[in-house]
Amino acid sequence: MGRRAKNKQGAPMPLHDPNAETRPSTKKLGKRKANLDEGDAQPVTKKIRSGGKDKSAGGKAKSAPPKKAPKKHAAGSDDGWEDVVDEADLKSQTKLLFNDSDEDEPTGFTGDLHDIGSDDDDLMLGPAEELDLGSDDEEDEPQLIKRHKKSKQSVRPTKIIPTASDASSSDEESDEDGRTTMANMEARSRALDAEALLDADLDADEMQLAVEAAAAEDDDVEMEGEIDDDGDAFVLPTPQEREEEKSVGGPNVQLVQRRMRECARVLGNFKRFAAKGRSRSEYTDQLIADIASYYGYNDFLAEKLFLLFPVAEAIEFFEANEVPRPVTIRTNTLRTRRRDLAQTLVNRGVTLEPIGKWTNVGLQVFESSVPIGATPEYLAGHYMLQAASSFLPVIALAPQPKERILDMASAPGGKTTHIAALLQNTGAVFANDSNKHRTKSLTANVHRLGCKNVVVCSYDGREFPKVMGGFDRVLLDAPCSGTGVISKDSSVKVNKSERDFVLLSHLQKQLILCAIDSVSPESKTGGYLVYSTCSVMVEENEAVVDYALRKRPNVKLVETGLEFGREGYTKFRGKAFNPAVKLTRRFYPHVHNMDGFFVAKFKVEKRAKAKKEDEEEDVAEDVIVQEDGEVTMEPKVTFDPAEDKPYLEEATRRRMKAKGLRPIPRTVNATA
Ligand SMILES: C[S@@+](CC[C@H](N)C(=O)[O-])C[C@H]1O[C@@H](n2cnc3c(N)ncnc32)[C@H](O)[C@@H]1O
Repeated sequence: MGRRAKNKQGAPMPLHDPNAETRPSTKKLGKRKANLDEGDAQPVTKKIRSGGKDKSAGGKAKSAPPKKAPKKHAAGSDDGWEDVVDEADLKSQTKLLFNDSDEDEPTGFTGDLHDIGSDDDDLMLGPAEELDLGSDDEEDEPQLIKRHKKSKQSVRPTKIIPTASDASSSDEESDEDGRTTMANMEARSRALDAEALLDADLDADEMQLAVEAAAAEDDDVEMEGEIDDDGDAFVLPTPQEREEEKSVGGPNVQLVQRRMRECARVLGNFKRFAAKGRSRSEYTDQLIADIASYYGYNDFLAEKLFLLFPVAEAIEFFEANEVPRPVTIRTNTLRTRRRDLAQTLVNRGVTLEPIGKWTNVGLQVFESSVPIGATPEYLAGHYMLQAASSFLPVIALAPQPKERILDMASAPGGKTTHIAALLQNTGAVFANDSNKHRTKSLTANVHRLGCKNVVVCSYDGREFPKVMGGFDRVLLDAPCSGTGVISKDSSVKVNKSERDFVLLSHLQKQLILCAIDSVSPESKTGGYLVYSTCSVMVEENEAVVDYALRKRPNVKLVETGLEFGREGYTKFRGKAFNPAVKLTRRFYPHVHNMDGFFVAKFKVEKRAKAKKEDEEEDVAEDVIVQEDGEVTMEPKVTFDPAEDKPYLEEATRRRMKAKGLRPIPRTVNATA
């Protein structure tokens, strides 16, 4: 499969840039030179790149910050940090940590930061029942073992953009030569951010700009498009030429890049730029084919993903999948506080900062001179290596102390342990996963993080609520295609077919009904279900939610409570969903610098109440649960006693007459 020639994504955006959702890129494109730093022309199907730009891959790598004690920070600052502990406290805490940790633990994670985030689960193979649908973005077993799978993303750019939501002043200059402390860390991160942005003259931007410039119909826009080195204008190949091209092993990289830019430009303003006699679909087909070969997708998935977005944005999405997401950790509040954890890790040579204002437990790791998956704090369960997107469903679930919670598909337990922490080890979390093997890492994480309120079990989620029901809240972090986490698992690019999506959607629909039925509508504090996936596909997200709304009239969608994220689709390629689906939230790598993710939150109400509401709204249908558990809508059978009274009287009279009795006199207006 084709690989990109170099790491060309623009500067990674902040983890959630609140403005990003509403802004498509606003930059303008000039004509772009063919990319010449990729060596000689070569077929796209060859591996080309490994290192990325010098600067990003290594040129700017800073040495680990000196391990001096950091300055004490102002108490209660509102910069995203809590108070910083005294050095003395820190020492005693570190000592404690060593005491806590099991000295017999196998030593050392030997990989780099990026290795930690990789996920070696098999996703979609075979029918739904047989699948190991372990797509997730959390750590499995404690991260002591170097992961084997190395994709091209294994070269982590040193610059991971800090959170714009936390950025405040631009006048704090970073002091490259001095030590990194809690006080200057943010300023340094911002400086890196600014540098990264300056460096961002990359392909995705350029293609984006091509489209925008075209759409703007600006007079300055070059009408004729790109002229190649031989002075030839771009000509869209005919289907026959494409076939010929394929037969000789595909086009060279420069040609593909140029064609992608040109097709994007034309599709940005078709009327103006299309060649006479060529259709929009010809340009679209060519662009999709080139995306597939350039980024290494199968044609089916390339098209499916392409169709999710406007042209320029689609390219940004594909580009974002080529770059790893920031390494993030979640503080385990059962064991420590974020400021204490941060302080300790800083002293070990880790550069980090709070992820953003939307979470008070997350930290983004920029650099580390120690393996972040094998620090004493890690082993002592002070944090979980967890993708930022994985915080979202638990924030939406908002578990309350003392509640009973079901995590229906929970291994390896990133979200389970987060829920347990929010419950402050009260109540109970039933952490289920159908894959027994995966429950081992779940159990290991539960122990490491000191969760005492978790019960691990292994059922097919579809057996709930028969196994157990009446939960205050249920999380269904469903098995999915993993199309939101391609940067972590590039095998998704080639191993998904139409059948996979049909089966997955089917399984997700079955699971969501069982999840709904496991929620107690009578819960005093809850009565909620959160459905999430790390997929960007509509059939795994909005279509599943829409199905649940149709099949269970006693549920309604409510706000997720998440501060950002794009609204779910209410219409998609000819399909219309319940308008309330707008309340669901989508997250994207190219917009939020997070894994692609989807979150929906439902309130479950009593069935009787739901029926009553239906009647009030004059809904002429009833919910019928069939023997096989299928729920259908059927016309209501109504009975009006006043209307039937004369008929009943007449029947009584006839019966009395037949028995030789004197019938009761007819009442006025009685029907004869
Ligand atoms: C996205 S992962 C869950 C990640 C987990 N929530 C976390 O945060 O660590 C999906 C999980 O669903 C499990 N699974 C697949 N089919 C299932 C089923 N029918 N019932 C229950 N779990 C299932 C897989 O084994 C996998 O662990």
